[in-house]
Amino acid sequence: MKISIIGIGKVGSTISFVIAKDGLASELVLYNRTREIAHAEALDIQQAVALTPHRLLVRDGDIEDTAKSDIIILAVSAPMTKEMKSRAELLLSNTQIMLSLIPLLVRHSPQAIFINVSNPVDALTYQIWQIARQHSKQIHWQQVIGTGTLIDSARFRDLLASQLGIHPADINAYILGEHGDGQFAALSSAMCGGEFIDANPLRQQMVEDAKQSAWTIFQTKGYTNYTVSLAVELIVRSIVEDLRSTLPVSVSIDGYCNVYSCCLSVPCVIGRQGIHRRLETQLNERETLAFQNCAHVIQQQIQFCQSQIAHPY
Ligand SMILES: NC(=O)c1ccc[n+]([C@@H]2O[C@H](COP(=O)([O-])OP(=O)(O)OC[C@H]3O[C@@H](n4cnc5c(N)ncnc54)[C@H](O)[C@@H]3O)[C@@H](O)[C@H]2O)c1
Repeated sequence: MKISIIGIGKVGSTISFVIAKDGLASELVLYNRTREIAHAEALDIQQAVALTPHRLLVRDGDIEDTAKSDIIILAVSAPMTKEMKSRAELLLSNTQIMLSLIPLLVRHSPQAIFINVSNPVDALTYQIWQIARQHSKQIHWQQVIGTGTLIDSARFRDLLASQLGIHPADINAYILGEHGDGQFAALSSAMCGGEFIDANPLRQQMVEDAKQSAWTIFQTKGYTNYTVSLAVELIVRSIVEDLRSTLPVSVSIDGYCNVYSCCLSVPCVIGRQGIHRRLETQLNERETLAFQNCAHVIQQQIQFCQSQIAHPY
């Protein structure tokens, strides 16, 4: 299993370490604009692997060195400063970066599954999918996955778990829609051990607290890296081991809740081919409206971006 990680900053380096520590690849290629950084991280991680039971090659490389990757993880980004009020402020610059990288990456690895971490995840995952399909007839929407609300769902389940006194893994509750302000909990279908979890005001507040926690971490540390890295690890493991785990991730939406032409998070079955199925969660009227509002926001971001960039895909 060859995995390439594009963008070796705070997030890309942590993802690289987690994948190497868990032995999920036989070869890990680290690509960064500043090659010395990728080289130093690769060396540090390769030496750490000596303390694990795994055998893998970790190296820095150029785009050509990513050729025939099975999985490509995108954590490449313009810098996000503490003054920024929204992830959407990265959209124009990160679309420009993807326009320069995706055609080359797709040409070298048309079979790869692309996992996008970079923000704003939903609009950017859609752009990546559009750029990729322009450059390869072989690529399918099932190969382009954004981490989406997997990380938000983990934060929400963590809060629910401490209130219910039940392990987060046993709680079946999803945050869906946008990895941003419009995200919502699909509480009408949330369950634990066959019991419904009521949508009382305390739980609605937990959705807000989970959303806010990302900003609290960001405002203090200047970045978030651990939860997102383990979220990526879950997706990668499900692909590598063909687990068919059901995870809420951002994918191309084609008709669910009457939404088209954008990427948003819905629960998806993930295996060796990427997305095997998008599951159609039964939403109530309020949740359906929230999902449609998320779509509206993302579509506006995409349209704005396409109007600003001279040569979109
Ligand atoms: N999806 C999520 O839940 C989630 C969580 C945390 C962070 N993020 C996003 O992940 C991205 C990375 O975050 P970070 O904290 O690691 O940022 P960072 O600034 O530390 O890292 C970005 C890296 O990309 C590199 N880079 C920039 N342009 C490049 C190019 N053209 N070619 C190659 N490399 C290039 C930079 O040199 C840098 O090393 C950001 O967009 C951030 O908002 C997403």
